Amino acid sequence: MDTTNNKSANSAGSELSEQIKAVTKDSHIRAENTQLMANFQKGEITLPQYKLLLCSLYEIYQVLEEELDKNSAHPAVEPIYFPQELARIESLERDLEHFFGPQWKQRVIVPAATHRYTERLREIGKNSPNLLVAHTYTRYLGDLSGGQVLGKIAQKTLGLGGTEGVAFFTFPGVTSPHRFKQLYRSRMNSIELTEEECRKVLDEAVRAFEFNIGVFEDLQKMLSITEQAAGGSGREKAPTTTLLTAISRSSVAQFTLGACVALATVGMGIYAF
Ligand code: HEM
Repeated sequence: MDTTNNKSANSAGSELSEQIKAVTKDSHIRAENTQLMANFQKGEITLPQYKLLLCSLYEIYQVLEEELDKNSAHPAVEPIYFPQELARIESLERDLEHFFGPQWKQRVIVPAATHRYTERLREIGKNSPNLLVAHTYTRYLGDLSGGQVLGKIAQKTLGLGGTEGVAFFTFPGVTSPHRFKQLYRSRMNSIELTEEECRKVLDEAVRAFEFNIGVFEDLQKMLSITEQAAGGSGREKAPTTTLLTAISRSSVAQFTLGACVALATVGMGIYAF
């Protein structure tokens, strides 16, 4: 009997939550070890770095959560749709307003990798909502895991009080991250997928990690460039902020401009070297 088209909540023998963790294990190690994340863990993240990271997270969650809302009744989304508990967009808006003031929207700048990530989210939201779970898993379960540690490090390193500037890491609707993750995994496991669909979700999860790694690497490049241009270590807030602000406009134009400035400067840097 051909079972390839049979939908099952347990298609390949082991459950989706176990398979997804196994296939992304190496990618997780790579993500943790990107320079940006490694610095973060060591308490070496600077305020300009942290603000830039929040900008990219804002763009990513804006699209992710829009696509989840649009597809909330889809059978592969409905079981893992937890806007009350998980939605990050309002907390990111609060954090950005805290750092950039009321005009924060004009200050959001992101590298090309963030733009590629959100394009993929839009595409799967439109054409393959089955794959959204790969992205929600990667981001939200990460935020409820290592993200909890990173929030505390950010508070300490940047001297932030209460939830000011770290609302992103705070989940008021989740009493116990550990128990919530268990619930989330069981909901993931209840999604009915054919073997083929399950395989695509697993591939997409690896891709989701790759997108995140790409964002961290691009942010690091942008920061290195601005630090070099400022002629300092990156801990001097003013010149770095000035240059980033200079390439800050709104939306698509700013992505392109930001990417061009970054690439042109990388090119010049390599040439000079
Ligand atoms: C500084 C960087 C990071 C640290 C220290 C870290 C640490 C951890 C730890 C300790 C866990 C296990 C928690 C548990 O078993 O309950 C975990 C799980 C997880 N992390 Fe990370 N992480 C980091 C970065 C990332 C990044 C960048 C992503 C993705 C964008 C990510 C996604 C995940 C996911 C999806 C899980 C859940 C795994 C599962 O239980 O299936 N992590 N992380």
